[in-house]
Amino acid sequence: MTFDQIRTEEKQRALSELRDVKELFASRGWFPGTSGNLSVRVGDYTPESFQFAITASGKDKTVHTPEDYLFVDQNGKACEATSLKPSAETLIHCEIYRLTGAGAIFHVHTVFNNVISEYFWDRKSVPVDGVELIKGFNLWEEEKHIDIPIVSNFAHIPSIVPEITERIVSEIPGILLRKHGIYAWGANAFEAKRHLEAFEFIFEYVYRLELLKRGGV
Ligand SMILES: CSC[C@@H](O)[C@@H](O)C(=O)COP(=O)(O)O
Ligand SMILES: [Zn+2]
Repeated sequence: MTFDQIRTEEKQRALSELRDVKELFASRGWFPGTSGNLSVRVGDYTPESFQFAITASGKDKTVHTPEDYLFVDQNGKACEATSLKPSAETLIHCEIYRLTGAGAIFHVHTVFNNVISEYFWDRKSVPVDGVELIKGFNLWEEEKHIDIPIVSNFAHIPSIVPEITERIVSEIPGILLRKHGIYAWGANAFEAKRHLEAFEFIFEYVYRLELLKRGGV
């Protein structure tokens, strides 16, 4: 399917979802210093060919402007002539879509996701036991244990991609970049948001529990 064949209403729907979720996350302080990026996929999907709307690079994500988003293809190339640059991390979105067939991907930097990614870096994953919000990932087992993968954070984004390829786990809809942030995804914007919120709850829970165990306040 070419970009022109995708219905205008579907493209508008993706932009409207991005706008809503951007505003909500901004109200939570989840885009400090222009960090973070968001994308929603449109049209038909095969791992070899897909398109998505993504935030333009370097924008202040706490405000709305007419130049906040553009559409790119599976290689991260713009689908239409534009002066906008896609997110510097577009290739990470491309790889997650290619591997998972997700419908939306949200990336935020928070203090909790950064601290936790460094704290558990030696084991390359965050262990979580039986927290109710694990059910937010559609995992309903009693006292379920999960390990949330952590990958290296390189300034050269293409170097991060092979680690994502290697470490993505089918039952865990997210991956941490060391001292950088979380990528969370879902079948659509609603599910990606639920997953991101569950991750952020879990990171704060793990952080506070570790602190208490160590006699902190
Ligand atoms: C300015 S700090 C954040 C960036 O380095 C990057 O990690 C990020 O999340 C936002 O980059 P962007 O190119 O705006 O999508
Ligand atoms: Zn980032």
